[in-house]
Amino acid sequence: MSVVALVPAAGRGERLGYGMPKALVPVNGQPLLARAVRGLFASGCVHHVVIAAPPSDVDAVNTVTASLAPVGGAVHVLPGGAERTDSVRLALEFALAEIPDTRVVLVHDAARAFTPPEVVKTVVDAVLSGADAVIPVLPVADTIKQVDQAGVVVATPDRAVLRIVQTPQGFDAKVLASAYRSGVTATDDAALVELLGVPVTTVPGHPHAMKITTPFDLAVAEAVLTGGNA
Ligand SMILES: Nc1ccn([C@@H]2O[C@H](COP(=O)(O)OP(=O)(O)OP(=O)(O)O)[C@@H](O)[C@H]2O)c(=O)n1
Ligand SMILES: C[C@](O)(CO)[C@H](O)COP(=O)(O)O
Repeated sequence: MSVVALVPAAGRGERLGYGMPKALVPVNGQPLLARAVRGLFASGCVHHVVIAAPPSDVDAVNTVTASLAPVGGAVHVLPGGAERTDSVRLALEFALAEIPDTRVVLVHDAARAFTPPEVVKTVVDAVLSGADAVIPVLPVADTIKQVDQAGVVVATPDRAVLRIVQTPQGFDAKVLASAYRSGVTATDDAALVELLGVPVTTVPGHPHAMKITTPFDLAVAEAVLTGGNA
């Protein structure tokens, strides 16, 4: 039985504006992608990591990740797609074809490079305990407004029933495979499972699992690392 983590890392990182794919941007000397992969393996419950790399940077991604797998584990690198959903689909197809005993599939953004290993383990344990789909979430601290195309407020949803969604998202492999057969694109993988009518369970996320999107996010991550002397 294998737990396989798919890592979409093929984004261009335009909002970060670093002039290179975000996955390869170094923080304290270590690329974000390498930090994300180390975190997955540090959970002690991930066997394979399948990385969807920027198509022009497959060799560079191989170089920074080749040595990260523990004994008994493996890292696989393939070219990603045009959208995040395409990258995940390509990685999922690889896993299902090449790792026949895949039982649990995680999908984890390279951009969430500082996710604590404990969050990874919580998600995997929940799937192994019988949940078909599990996502880490945080409560919403701000009031959220729904607006129309002109920017005029049309509603104020009750934030008590809203959650911020993180990764890794964990799935029974057969359920995620069914969800991806729909061919639909979504901003997270659980949304595709929701379309099947399959319940999606939530577990506690962590502030450190924030997605590095902008220069501000990178500055926050660097400050947190410096505080922890990492
Ligand atoms: N075609 C794509 C687009 C995104 N991703 C990955 O999906 C995750 C979440 O995407 P995001 O943080 O939005 O990254 P970018 O697409 O790189 O950001 P931007 O929109 O600023 O270019 C990232 O790990 C990113 O590398 C991917 O694998 N393939
Ligand atoms: C999957 C995700 O990280 C959950 O919050 C997020 O939806 C990715 O969004 P992006 O726009 O592709 O960065």
